[in-house]
Amino acid sequence: MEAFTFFSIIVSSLILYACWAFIASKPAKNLPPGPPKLPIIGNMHQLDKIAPHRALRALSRKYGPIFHLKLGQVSTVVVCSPQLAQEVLKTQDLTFSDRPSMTTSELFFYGRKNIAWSDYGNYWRQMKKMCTLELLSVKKSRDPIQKMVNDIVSRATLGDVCKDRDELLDRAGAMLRTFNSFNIENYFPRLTILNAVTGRKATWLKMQKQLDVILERLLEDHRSRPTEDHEDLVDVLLRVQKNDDLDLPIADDNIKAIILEMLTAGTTSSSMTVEWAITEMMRKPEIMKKAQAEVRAVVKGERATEAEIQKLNYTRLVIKETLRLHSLPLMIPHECREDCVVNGYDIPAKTKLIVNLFACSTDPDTWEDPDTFKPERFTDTTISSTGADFKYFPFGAGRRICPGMNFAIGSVEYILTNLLLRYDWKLPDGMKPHDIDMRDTTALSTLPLNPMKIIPVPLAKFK
Ligand code: HEM
Repeated sequence: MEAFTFFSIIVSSLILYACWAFIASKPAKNLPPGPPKLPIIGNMHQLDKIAPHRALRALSRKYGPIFHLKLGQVSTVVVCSPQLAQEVLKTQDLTFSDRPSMTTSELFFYGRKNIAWSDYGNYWRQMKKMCTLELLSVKKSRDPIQKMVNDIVSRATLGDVCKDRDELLDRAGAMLRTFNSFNIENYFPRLTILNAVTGRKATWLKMQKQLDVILERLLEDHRSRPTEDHEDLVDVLLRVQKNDDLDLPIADDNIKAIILEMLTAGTTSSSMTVEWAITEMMRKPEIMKKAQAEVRAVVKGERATEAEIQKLNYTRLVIKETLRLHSLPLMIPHECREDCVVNGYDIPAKTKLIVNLFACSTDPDTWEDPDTFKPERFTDTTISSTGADFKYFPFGAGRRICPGMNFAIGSVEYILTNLLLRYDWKLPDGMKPHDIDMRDTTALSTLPLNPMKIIPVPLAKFK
């Protein structure tokens, strides 16, 4: 009898455990719809590695403007319409203001001590405010402009005296390429054995160490040199660290994470905007001619001045249209801080949120002929890039909006204007505008799948 009781307790416990495990593993009752999931990989096979923004836009045409994917172990909700982008980035902005943790963001950004990958909270607020004020404000955005975006950002961040500048930029660039590529480890965060199997975490650690040595040296050099009139961002961060001026004190690792962020976030997106603008205009020579004519009529000297740039209405439309088609197509992923409901669907806390900015900017209900490059579409609109209108928000919106927006627009306007002023552009022999390969790939920014060689021909008067 006793044996029977003992046996029935064990069996009922097992049944209870099985029921609990089943209920616990069952997804929330009312998740958004989505394609069927395969065991282990979920929907990873549907996330086209080359152009995920296009694959996700295609899925939204089948499953609707909000859908659910399981990417490895990561439960992900994708939003693809301006209305729902407004819901998650404005109405429920706070709920979606965290960032998901990833192996690569933890490793390369000193435990997510940069701005873009840190969770919402006092530290993020403090660092974003300081960088916006000290490096990225409208007032300061024009004066450090020198030659190219790399130069602009690196000089504003590191100052003029940085003997390791080239090596630092090379290594930061390599880190960014690794960070932006498809890293399976990020999709199986709880399967730590994967790190040992792929062996890539060890390689990344080595890359990070090499970068760290240069960044350490940079801090030492800044600390030991006499204070100058013009402080760069590193000087500012070291000063506030020394004076203990901040609510949340910062250590050297925080400063290094911010320097890396400014050198990486600040360069690719702006320089890609310039490259895409030129490429789009090469495809449509009449647009190139119109922009060149405007710039060459307005700019009188060897380089455009601030006042002259302000008069370039058509060039500004070209930049707006370039950003509509070629911003950060999937933005930076957000993460839900608590259970919530979007469009009638349950979204559990910790769900990753992807806002498909590309799908929103090419929404056929909002834009006529949405995939075609037409700067004129902005002629009679007052629509701005500030994230107030969810038809067009190339820098994001809400709390997590890009702090480099004004800096980037200033740099892109300056560089593009001077390129239009000083050069004619031609295609390699035998190539016609319609031969240009416009296919893109996503690595945070949109990059051309096959970068094209466009040949600059300096105008005689600037040779
Ligand atoms: C044309 C150039 C640029 C474009 C199109 C762009 C676009 C964006 C977008 C779409 C986001 C994501 C917003 C979100 O996830 O909600 C973002 C975030 C961010 N951008 Fe930019 N950006 C550009 C230039 C820059 C520059 C020049 C810097 C700094 C030097 C910068 C620093 C950042 C940072 C730190 C974040 C994260 C903000 C946060 O998490 O609070 N960006 N950017």
